[in-house]
Amino acid sequence: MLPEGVALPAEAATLAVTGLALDSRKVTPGCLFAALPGLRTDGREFIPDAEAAGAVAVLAPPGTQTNLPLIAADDPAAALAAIAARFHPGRPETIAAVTGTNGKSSTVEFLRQIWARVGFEAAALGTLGVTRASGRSEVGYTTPDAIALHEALDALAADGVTHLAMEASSHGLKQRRMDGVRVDVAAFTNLTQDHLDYHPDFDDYFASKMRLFEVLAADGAPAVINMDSDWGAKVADICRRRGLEVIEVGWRGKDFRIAEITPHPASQDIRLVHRGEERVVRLPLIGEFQTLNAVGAAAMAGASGVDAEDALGALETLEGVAGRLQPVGTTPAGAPVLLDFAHSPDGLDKLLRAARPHTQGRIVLVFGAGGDRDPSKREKMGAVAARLADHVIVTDDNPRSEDPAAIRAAILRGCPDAEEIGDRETAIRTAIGRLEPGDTLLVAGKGHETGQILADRVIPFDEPAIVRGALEEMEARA
Ligand SMILES: CC(=O)N[C@H]1[C@@H](OP(=O)(O)OP(=O)(O)OC[C@H]2O[C@@H](n3ccc(=O)[nH]c3=O)[C@H](O)[C@@H]2O)O[C@H](CO)[C@@H](O)[C@@H]1O[C@H](C)C(=O)N[C@@H](C)C(=O)N[C@H](CCC(=O)O)C(=O)O
Ligand SMILES: Nc1ncnc2c1ncn2[C@@H]1O[C@H](COP(=O)(O)OP(=O)(O)OP(=O)(O)O)[C@@H](O)[C@H]1O
Ligand SMILES: N[C@H](CCC[C@H](N)C(=O)O)C(=O)O
Ligand SMILES: [Mg+2]
Repeated sequence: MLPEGVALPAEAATLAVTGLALDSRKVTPGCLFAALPGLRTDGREFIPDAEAAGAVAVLAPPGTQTNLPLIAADDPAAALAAIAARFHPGRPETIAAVTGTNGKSSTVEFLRQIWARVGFEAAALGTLGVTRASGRSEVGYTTPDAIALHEALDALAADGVTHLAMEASSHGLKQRRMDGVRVDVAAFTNLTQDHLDYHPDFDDYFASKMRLFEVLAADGAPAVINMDSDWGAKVADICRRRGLEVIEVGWRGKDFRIAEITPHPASQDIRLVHRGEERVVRLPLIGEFQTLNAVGAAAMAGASGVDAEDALGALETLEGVAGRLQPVGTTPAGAPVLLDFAHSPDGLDKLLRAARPHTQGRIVLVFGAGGDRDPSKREKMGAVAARLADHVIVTDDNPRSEDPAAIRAAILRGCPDAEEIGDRETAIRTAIGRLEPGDTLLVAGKGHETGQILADRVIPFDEPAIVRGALEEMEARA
């Protein structure tokens, strides 16, 4: 069904649309061109280009001037999502979606692994691309645009995938990229500062995230809520008002309650209470935040029809997610180096707290902050680093169009005692060289990323290889 506020042109019944495009540069003959008002420009300016490239119709707000048949929509982005869902109708039977500032990629990947373990054809879609048991392919965004998303859903269904776990980013939710997707299981991880470059204020950020529960979740769908988040109770209220089935997880979650966590060098024992029964699960990963994500994923699997005991049992075989507390190696003296994707104040806070129980000596932290991203998070990230790490090196992380030194200066306002080494490889090598027995080195911000974005160039940057290289050189010298 098309959303309300869409007027079809008289020619609608005879229009032969052979493709969809929301960028005029991607129009091919026979396409419907969606001309969306954007942040920087207005897609309607490109209607003549789309026409010249062979577009046969335009989707745009009412009153748009064009020679082509006009599908006039009050909310053209939502209409595009509905059209894309019709044009590429296939989709995995069960789609679970996770929103929250941090933990989405981890949770969807854990859910994929749990589903695969119980024998489902499962996939995850998000920041890491499309992940299946057979491997990974890029999609470019955490939540792809509606056209790319429905193409991907259709292809996955055609390939036999029945269960998909996907990330719902706030950009994606606000821009209606997922409005053509019926969500069978929804989940909320947490809400802390990020993306205030895009969202005008925190309320807008929160409201965008809530669209997953208020608009996209199927009627009566289960909603797994991390009650340890300051926003958990409010999100649970919103879900209940919408008639969703709330499933509470976390230390404060009554359905999957974490009662105790005992950290070991490379694992954690989680004492869990589910339906009044207590059990201990050994998670082969470190870090409290990984426990929360894993328990959330198990609750989502339970909500999708997997026996909850089987889902919890599957946690014992989980493999870590690329670039999330990923161990890369140790110095000859045994100090470990881990890569992580923390790129917000709360992400860094959770990362540093995760490493502490596993560190006898000092925690050394190398990190930066992205250019063209929420500038107000930089100093706060610096302050978290100063508070919770023992030695900090501030470096570059995708400066994009900004002056890298200015980004570092903003971070350094929060951690004035930190060292500053702009070149990321030099920073990592310097930090490794400084490690003493008992120390842990955390390199944060890039996680799974494979490039350093400087202005509009992407310079290949293989962080695991750089770390391994530096460790091998140390080994050779030892
Ligand atoms: C901030 C943001 O989300 N921007 C998205 C937005 O861009 P915009 O509004 O600036 O678009 P615009 O440049 O003003 O152009 C308006 C319209 O004209 C069209 N156009 C433009 C030029 C042209 O020659 N022809 C043409 O048709 C564009 O395709 C667009 O539809 O709409 C575009 C498509 O319509 C998106 O590609 C673009 O994503 C940009 C590139 C981006 O970097 N997005 C990131 C921040 C993002 O979405 N990240 C999230 C979250 C990540 C996280 O949680 O950490 C994600 O889901 O990945
Ligand atoms: N539950 C959590 N609570 C707080 N921080 C977390 C949590 N899970 C992960 N993190 C931190 O956030 C980082 C990113 O995790 P992950 O990639 O799973 O989040 P994401 O929500 O997908 O991020 P993005 O918005 O960039 O897609 C991790 O490397 C870790 O430092
Ligand atoms: N997907 C997120 C995380 C990027 C992490 C960091 N490497 C950066 O470039 O800021 C973003 O685009 O904001
Ligand atoms: Mg992600």
